[in-house]
Amino acid sequence: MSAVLDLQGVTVRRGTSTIVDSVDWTVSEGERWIVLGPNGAGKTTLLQILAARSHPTAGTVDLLGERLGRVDVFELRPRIGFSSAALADKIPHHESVRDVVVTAAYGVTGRWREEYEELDTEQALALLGAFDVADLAERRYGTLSEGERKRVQIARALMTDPEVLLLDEPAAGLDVAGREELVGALAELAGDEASPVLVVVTHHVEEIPPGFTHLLLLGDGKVEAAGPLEEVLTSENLSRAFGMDLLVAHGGGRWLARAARPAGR
Ligand SMILES: Nc1ncnc2c1ncn2[C@@H]1O[C@H](COP(=O)(O)OP(=O)(O)OP(=O)(O)O)[C@@H](O)[C@H]1O
Repeated sequence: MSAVLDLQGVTVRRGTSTIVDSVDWTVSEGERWIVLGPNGAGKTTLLQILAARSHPTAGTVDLLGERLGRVDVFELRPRIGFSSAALADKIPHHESVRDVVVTAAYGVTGRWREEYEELDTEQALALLGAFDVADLAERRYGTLSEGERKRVQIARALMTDPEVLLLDEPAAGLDVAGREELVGALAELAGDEASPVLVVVTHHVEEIPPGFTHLLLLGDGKVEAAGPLEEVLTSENLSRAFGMDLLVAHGGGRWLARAARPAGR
């Protein structure tokens, strides 16, 4: 299997702080990765690099066979679907849901825009359908619930038919029903061989969808453990990454974590 993403010795310093520290990480074709770690572990910083939106202070980053720093990032970015809270904040609330998804294609359709517009619209509607929000296509984005917005954001990230899909905390702010719907949608995406390589950042093991194959566990900017999900997601590893004694349970394709010694007992 060829490397789709390859990071060697990746370090990010901001001022006097090292926020990502000597990260080595390879993601191959067909893999579905979770990036898990506590607040401030460096997850978002790392994802910004994978999205070709930020450069490391040191180390090498190969994205889809291109070396970051030597490639035109504007050519690379359409090949990488990306969704994050910061990007979502830029979506105008008055825009129709259909246009929120369609406009993601503009960077790649360019001069043949008119001819492509119809195809783009069909593609956007198909993606909205895949995430069960096709009936919202004519609604203004600002009128959607948080759960609906998250699914529209993922549809938008898939609009360029990317080779990699990066999602930064896609379930943040959702209630339990919204989370479960999203986890179900991501499980379907993970199970589809035609899907791009997936990398999903989360704080919560409960948000890991069935079908995900690998885990990068980050703690304080460093890789605590990385590899096949079932080998890496152990009570011992999670406790080390989060600095607390935690117990991990696994069943029915889902994961749970709780304190080994609940407070007050
Ligand atoms: N531009 C910056 N200057 C200084 N420190 C920064 C900068 N950007 C991020 N940091 C710090 O780097 C650390 C890692 O931040 P990052 O957002 O990558 O972590 P995270 O794992 O995504 O956290 P969270 O789970 O809370 O979103 C944090 O301590 C943050 O305050």
